[in-house]
Amino acid sequence: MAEDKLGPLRRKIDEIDDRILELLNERARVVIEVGHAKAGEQKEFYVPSREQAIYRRLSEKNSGPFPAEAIRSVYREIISACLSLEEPMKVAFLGPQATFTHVAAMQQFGLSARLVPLKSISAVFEEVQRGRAHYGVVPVENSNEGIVSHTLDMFMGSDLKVIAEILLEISHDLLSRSGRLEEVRKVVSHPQALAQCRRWLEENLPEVPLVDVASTALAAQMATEDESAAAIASEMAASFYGLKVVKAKIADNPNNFTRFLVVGRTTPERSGKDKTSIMFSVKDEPGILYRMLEPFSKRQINLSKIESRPLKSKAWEYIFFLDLEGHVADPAVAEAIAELQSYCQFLKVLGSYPKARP
Ligand SMILES: C=C(O[C@@H]1C=C(C(=O)O)C=C[C@H]1O)C(=O)O
Repeated sequence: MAEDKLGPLRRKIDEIDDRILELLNERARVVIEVGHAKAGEQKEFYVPSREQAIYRRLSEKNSGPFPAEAIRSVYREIISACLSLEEPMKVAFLGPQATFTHVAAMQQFGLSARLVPLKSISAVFEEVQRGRAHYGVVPVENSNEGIVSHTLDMFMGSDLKVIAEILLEISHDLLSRSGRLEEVRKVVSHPQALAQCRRWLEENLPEVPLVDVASTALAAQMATEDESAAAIASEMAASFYGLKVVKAKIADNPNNFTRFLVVGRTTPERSGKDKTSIMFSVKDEPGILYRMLEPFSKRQINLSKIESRPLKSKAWEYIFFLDLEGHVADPAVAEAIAELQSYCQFLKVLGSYPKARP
C-alpha cells in the first residue's frame, strides 16, 4: 500500500486507540467504585458468574468483523487488569509452571493475577485454607481418563468451596530442542499423556522408549536439558521452556477435555446457569441407591455426574460425589438436598458455581 494511503489509516487507528484507552480507564474507575461498594457489604470482589455474563453478552452482541472468539480473551485481560487494581489476586495451582492446570488458571484469571505453582493438590487446598492464596485451581476429571481421585478425596477433610469450574481442551504436542522427529531418542511425559498418544507414538516412533515423569511440564523441562529427548506437553510448555514443536496435536482422540475446579472460601451468588456439587454417604439399607436419586428425579433436577470413592475410615463403605444443575439457593435444589440428607449419615455441599462453557 502506498505511504500516502497508509499514513491517514494509521492516524485513524491511533485516534481509535486513544478512545479505547480512555474508555479502559473509565471502566477501571467504575470497577474501583464497585470494589468499595462490595467492601462495605463484605462481598467477594471476584465474581466469576458476572464475568461469564459479560463474555456471553458481548460475544452475542458482536456483529464483527472483530472475531467473536477473541472477545473472551480480550475481556479476560481487561477484567483481570481491573481486578488487580483492587488487590492483586493470588491464585495457587497444581504446578509446576506450564502444566495444563496452569493453562486453565490463566484462562480463568488472566495475566494480571499472581499465579503460584505448588507441588501437590493438597498444598493448593492448604494455601487457600490458610488464606495465603485467594483461590486454588486443581484438576478434577478428564474426558478420557476419568476422575482425579486425589482432588475428590481432599474435600473429605476440607471446608473449601467450589467457586467455579474450568473446561479446557487438552492438546498434546511433541516438543524438543531441535524440533526434528529424526533426532528423538526417547519420549518423556506424564503417564496419562503417553497413554493418550499411544497410537501416534507406535506409528511414528515405534522403537523409541517412553519414560514416565510426574508432569507434562517436568517432561518439557527435561527436554530442555537433553536434546535427544522429546516431551509430550502443552503448547504453553513449548513457549515457556523455549522448545520447538516436533508435531502438534498428537493425541489419538482429539476430543479430550479436562475439567478443573476453582476452590475458595465462600459460595458465589446464584447466576441462573449454575451447577452444585455435593458429597454424602448413605446408610447401608436395601433400595438406598434408588432412594438417594429420587429427590432429584421427582423435581426434574438434572444430574451431570455421580462418582463413588471408598470411605477410608471404614472398609466397603463409600462416599458419593454428585453434580447437579442448579444453585443451592434454588428452592427445588434446596428441597431435594434436604430430602436426600434424611437418608444420609453425612452430607456436605461443596459449592454452587456458574456452569462452564467449553
Ligand atoms: C466489577 C465487578 O467486580 C469484578 C470485576 C468485574 C469486571 O471488571 O467487570 C466483574 C466481576 C468481578 O469479578 C462486578 O462484580 O461487577
